[in-house]
Amino acid sequence: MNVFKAQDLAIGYKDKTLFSNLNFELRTGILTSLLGSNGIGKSTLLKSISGLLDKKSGQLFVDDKNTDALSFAEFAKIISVVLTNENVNKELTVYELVKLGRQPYTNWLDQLTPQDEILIDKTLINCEITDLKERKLLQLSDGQLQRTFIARAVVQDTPFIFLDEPSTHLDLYHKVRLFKLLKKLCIENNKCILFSTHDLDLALQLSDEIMLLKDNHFYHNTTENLINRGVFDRFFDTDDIVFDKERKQFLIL
Ligand SMILES: Nc1ncnc2c1ncn2[C@@H]1O[C@H](COP(=O)(O)OP(=O)(O)OP(=O)(O)O)[C@@H](O)[C@H]1O
Repeated sequence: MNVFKAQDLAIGYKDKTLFSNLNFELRTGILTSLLGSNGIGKSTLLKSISGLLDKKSGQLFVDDKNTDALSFAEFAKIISVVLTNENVNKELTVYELVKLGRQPYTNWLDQLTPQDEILIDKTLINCEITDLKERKLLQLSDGQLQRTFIARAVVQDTPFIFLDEPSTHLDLYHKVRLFKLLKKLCIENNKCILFSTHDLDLALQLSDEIMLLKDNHFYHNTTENLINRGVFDRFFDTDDIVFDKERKQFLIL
């Protein structure tokens, strides 16, 4: 499974369409950030391509297989999702939550195989939460909780991972560590990761590709191409914030 494809996708709610005619491909090994202002439709897009929200029209494919033809169990082995404000039992321990990622593979007794356990242990190390594994979720900081959800998605062992604002609530140090973890998962584990974020500078510096929703337009290209096309030069509708192409940074005047 290497390519996730949206064909003529329209997203929105009952009586309103937010975006239509979206056509894009996401490939494994590539880190893509999804950018756009508050309320533009990033979460809606992520939920629509994760099967959590009905699309208004269009088709989604994984390689050449239409996702509508996949069973729930098949889908869960291909795409994992982490949304903001997930409703989970905070009495669970870190280990118990991460273990849930193996559910599409375990038997009805929820028994882990030795291979499952090896994968979980490796992921806890990768996400730097091994020391926290016995802690309850209610005892975690926002950043630790965020890494635990990401670990659950990694343990689900899907080629495609979609994350809604994983860097919210994190300080700069932990944002950078999170972005580097996502990048490492793409490179070393050949994952395709699409994540929404408002951390523009970090996204521009660390993502291979950018998806941008702006003023009814949908842009998707390599970060370099979008920068060179000047897409970020008028990102904000104000003269107070300008984009410095060389540094890939927004500056406040
Ligand atoms: N369940 C819903 N029913 C109807 N409209 C909704 C629903 N959820 C969100 N919306 C609207 O859809 C639009 C897009 O919302 P969405 O949450 O996708 O934006 P976003 O880009 O993720 O925003 P933010 O950066 O603030 O999280 C907004 O106008 C929002 O009010």
